[in-house]
Amino acid sequence: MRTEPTTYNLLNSISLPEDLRRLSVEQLPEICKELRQDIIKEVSCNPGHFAASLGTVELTVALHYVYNTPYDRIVWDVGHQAYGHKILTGRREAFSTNRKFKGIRPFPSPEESEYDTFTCGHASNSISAALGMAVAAARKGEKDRHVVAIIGDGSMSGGLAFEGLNNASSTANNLLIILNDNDMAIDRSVGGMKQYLFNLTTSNRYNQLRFKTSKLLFKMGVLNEDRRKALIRFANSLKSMAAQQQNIFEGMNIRYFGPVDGHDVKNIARILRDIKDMEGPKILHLHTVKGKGFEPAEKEPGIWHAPGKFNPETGKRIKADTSNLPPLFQDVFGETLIELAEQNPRIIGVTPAMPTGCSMNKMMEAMPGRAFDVGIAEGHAATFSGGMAKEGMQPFCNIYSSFMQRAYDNVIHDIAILRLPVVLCLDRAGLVGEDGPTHHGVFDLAYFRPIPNLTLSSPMNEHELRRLMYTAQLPDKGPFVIRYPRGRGVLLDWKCPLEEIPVGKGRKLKDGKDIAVLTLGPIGNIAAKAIEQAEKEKGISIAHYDLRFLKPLDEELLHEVGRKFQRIVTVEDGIRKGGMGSAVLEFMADNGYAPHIRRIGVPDTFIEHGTIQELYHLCGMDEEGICQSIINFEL
Ligand SMILES: Cc1ncc(C[n+]2csc(CCOP(=O)(O)OP(=O)(O)O)c2C)c(N)n1
Ligand SMILES: CC(=O)[C@@H](O)[C@H](O)COP(=O)(O)O
Ligand SMILES: [Mg+2]
Repeated sequence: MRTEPTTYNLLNSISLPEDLRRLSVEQLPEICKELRQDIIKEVSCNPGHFAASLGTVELTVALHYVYNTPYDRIVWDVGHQAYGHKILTGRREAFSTNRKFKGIRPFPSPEESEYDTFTCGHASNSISAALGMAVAAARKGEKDRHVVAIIGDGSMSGGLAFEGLNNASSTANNLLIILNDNDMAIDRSVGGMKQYLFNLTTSNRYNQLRFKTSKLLFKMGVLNEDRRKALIRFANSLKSMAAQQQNIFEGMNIRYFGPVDGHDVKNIARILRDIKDMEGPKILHLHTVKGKGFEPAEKEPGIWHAPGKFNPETGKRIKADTSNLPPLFQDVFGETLIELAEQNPRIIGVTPAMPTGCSMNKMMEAMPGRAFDVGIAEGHAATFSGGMAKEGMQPFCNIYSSFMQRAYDNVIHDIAILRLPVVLCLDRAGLVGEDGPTHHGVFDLAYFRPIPNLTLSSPMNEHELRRLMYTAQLPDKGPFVIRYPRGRGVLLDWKCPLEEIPVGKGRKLKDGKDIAVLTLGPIGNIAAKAIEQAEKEKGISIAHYDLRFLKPLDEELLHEVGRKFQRIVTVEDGIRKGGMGSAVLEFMADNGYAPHIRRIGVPDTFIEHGTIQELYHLCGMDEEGICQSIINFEL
């Protein structure tokens, strides 16, 4: 693979956008080249999101060149494409700490930089947030303040983006929306909007062809100046009628520009200058290539969305040997779903834009037509599943825990009330690591626990996951939530017979006399080691129960614990407030037991980013922390 030499003649002279603005337009391509090289070099050894930022290099440079940032507001959608923005806004030095514990944050964050204007991480919020800012600026009389939202084609498939567009079209504002269209989400973009954007490109080619033809006729003398003007007037009137009919944005009163080559930095800068002060809402449609400038990433943008470490010279990814490790929970889900679907023809798979992330791609490949990627549309994924369940299907809808927050009402209104048998698999439940507070799946236990009709479960290992999935699709189980974390399980031999688990039944893993430890989910494996350690260190005897279900609770098990123990420790990979520990507290109080209860879990604060190990340590949820809590639990 050919790579560019890494010299930073211009980039070294830029610490803030005002330095960039002192360059000539002619120098912009060079700065883009250096910026791109810098991103490649840094991300190769300090992994993170990669291909998306390569695709926005020219746009980023043009934006900071033309706009008076940070006074002008740039709102990134998701923020995984904003590494160039970080480097140009005073964080080049710190960029080597990107995503690391105590280092700079994974996504733009106003708490980190005044150039970061809003919370980033979850898709499709940029238009709404930017519109809010534009309206606020107008209310405050800040006529010279510009607001720009940058949203990808994948994020544009989200319902929230449509809500923002709808409001932007009917509210007085000068917002500029930049649509960064690379025909990719993490996997391929899906849906009608993708097709529509493609059609816009085709119609643009047609327009250009028409323009070129008229120029040619003119040259050939077929058209004189008067005829040409009349033809243009006629074509324009047709164009504006057609634009209104054909262009959804124009039809909504949002002026549409494009599509434009998103890698021609000088042209983007020129267009931005031209449209900057135009009144009313505008959309600029850019075509970009995800992974631009790094051949392997251009070829396989899905894999290079977040590729891990790689060699920047050869383009080879540096992968650890995982052959002797337990499987990823997501893969156990993916494989088991196919097994179940082979036996149960009613099973349908649904994922909102995370087929590779949650391994639904396995079923999509093995059973085309029986598993759907519905786009970045968590609310729709839930309601769509509800609709199918209502008609006798058995959907398995897999949504990352933190993204499920988007679908809260859909689960209540469109699944739980009718007790529809949708299996909601929450991948990435618990602390997820380097993606930080927006992505930690720590609220699900607390937010789903109050909802009637839901069964809430979490497997301690791969066998339990398989059995819970089997159980959930048996008749009359109603809506059934199964949460499991990012990463690997604990069993090398993860295949096991698919057997029913009685709903609401936990397990006593170990008897004990002095303290009872109650766990939910895979964190129970860490607790088991901590128990062993604490018994050794303190010479006490500790019982361990795996609750398996948070709802319904295993009342028999809890009565036993209430009767036998004065000291109870609960351990969960989720927010302490309202979660499993809270449920145990309530149960004990409601049933006349008065044990002392120590709850281990995520405290009442947003947990930063870092490795999962670092964050577990921070929250006292690692082996050492759990062991200390047990040892220091005096009456
Ligand atoms: C609500 C939500 N759902 C899913 C995701 C996971 N996610 C992150 S980036 C991404 C793809 C975004 O595609 P696009 O906006 O086109 O950006 P690109 O990566 O192509 O630049 C997805 C699905 C998310 N961040 N937020
Ligand atoms: C930006 C974003 O939301 C995703 O790319 C997310 O980082 C994926 O997380 P996983 O790596 O856990 O699939
Ligand atoms: Mg995209």
